[in-house]
Amino acid sequence: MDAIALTDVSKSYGNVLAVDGLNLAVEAGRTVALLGPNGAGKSTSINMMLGLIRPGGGRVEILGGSPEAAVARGEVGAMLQSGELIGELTVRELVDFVRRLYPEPLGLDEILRVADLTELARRRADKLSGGQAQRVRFALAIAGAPKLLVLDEPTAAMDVESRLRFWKSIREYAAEGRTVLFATHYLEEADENSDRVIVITRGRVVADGTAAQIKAGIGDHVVRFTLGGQPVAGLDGLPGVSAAEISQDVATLRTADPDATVAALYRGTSLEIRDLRIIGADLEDAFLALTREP
Ligand SMILES: Nc1ncnc2c1ncn2[C@@H]1O[C@H](COP(=O)(O)OP(=O)(O)OP(=O)(O)O)[C@@H](O)[C@H]1O
Repeated sequence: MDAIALTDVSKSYGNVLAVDGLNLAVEAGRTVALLGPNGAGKSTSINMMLGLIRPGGGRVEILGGSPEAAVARGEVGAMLQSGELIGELTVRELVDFVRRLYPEPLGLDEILRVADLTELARRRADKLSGGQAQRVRFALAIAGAPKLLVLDEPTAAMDVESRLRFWKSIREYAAEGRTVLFATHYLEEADENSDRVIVITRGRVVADGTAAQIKAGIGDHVVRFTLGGQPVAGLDGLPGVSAAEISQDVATLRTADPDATVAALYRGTSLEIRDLRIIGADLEDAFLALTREP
């Protein structure tokens, strides 16, 4: 059984089509990154998975039934982009209060340990830094031992060290065979912390696979050089080239065969080429290529 199954799901807000025929299935036990630029439809998709909003069309199934039923059984935990904590309580009191709402919660000490909060347990929730408060939100999300954990940009506003510690917590939770889906803008986070990356843009899936597959699928190299103000056309017709862009006098060619592209550039054109570099495509290149406006 898939933990998450979206079939032809769409959602509009007025005349904004936020999610446009989304199909995705996530096997139980996977950690999946939902990667996309601002406004791609990540939060809308997540909110539909949690039953917080209803799709305009299509079908959302979570752990074999409706999102509402899975949430009601306590099988889904979520950390959304915002969420007030009850400031008068200590971290320990707050986490304990929430875990008692679930039928089969994790132990209090275990939650505090996994969320890296043991040392902050006696601190009042309104006396925490932004990163510490995020860890409390994470603790609340895992309190009920959910089979599916959904995180919407969980490390937004965290510094690098907090982020690394936080991902350690998430990986520890996922290692128990649970399913984790997280939304992020950070390519590195997606690459390092998931076994599958789903890239969405304008409400549609544009790539789906391991980070390595996505990098490979996009043409494996970039040839970049300076033009020095020369008029130029037809670079996208060179051998191997799948896309050509000129910006501020720098040409960037995406190519599956950099040797053939460079040979044709020197032999087949009269361009004066300066500062030529061949760069292996990275996930950033792949992401930009996939999410570029048409
Ligand atoms: N409540 C709403 N009312 C109207 N439009 C909305 C609403 N929520 C989202 N949108 C629009 O729907 C589209 C998708 O937004 P969504 O928040 O799902 O994207 P996102 O990928 O999560 O973006 P971000 O990374 O910026 O959080 C955007 O064009 C957004 O402006």
